[in-house]
Amino acid sequence: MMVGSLAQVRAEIDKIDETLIALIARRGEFVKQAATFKKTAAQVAAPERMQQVIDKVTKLAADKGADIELVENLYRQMIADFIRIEHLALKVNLKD
Ligand SMILES: C=C(O[C@@H]1C=C(C(=O)O)C=C[C@H]1O)C(=O)O
Repeated sequence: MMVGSLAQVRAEIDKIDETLIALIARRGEFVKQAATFKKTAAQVAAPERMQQVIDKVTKLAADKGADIELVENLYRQMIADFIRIEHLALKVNLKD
């Protein structure tokens, strides 16, 4: 989609941001539910699942023409924060 001005570009970016934030919130609700099925810090971090997600989203990025490095960095940061949020959701001190 081509737009005719910087203001229009920014209006489109603002719409996309609204969608992205809504999806991040929705993803977060499921991540918090994941925590209810876990008992240990190792289960919360689940590094093998994290790697599966990274592999999946970097492939999707390649297929869809998104910047692969951007997507990988974004997901690594997002998952690190979701792990923090899962620990908060559990509200208990977990052991390895
Ligand atoms: C949501 C989970 O917990 C953590 C968060 C993940 C995510 O945000 O995709 C993936 C693995 C775990 O690090 C899970 O185990 O599925």
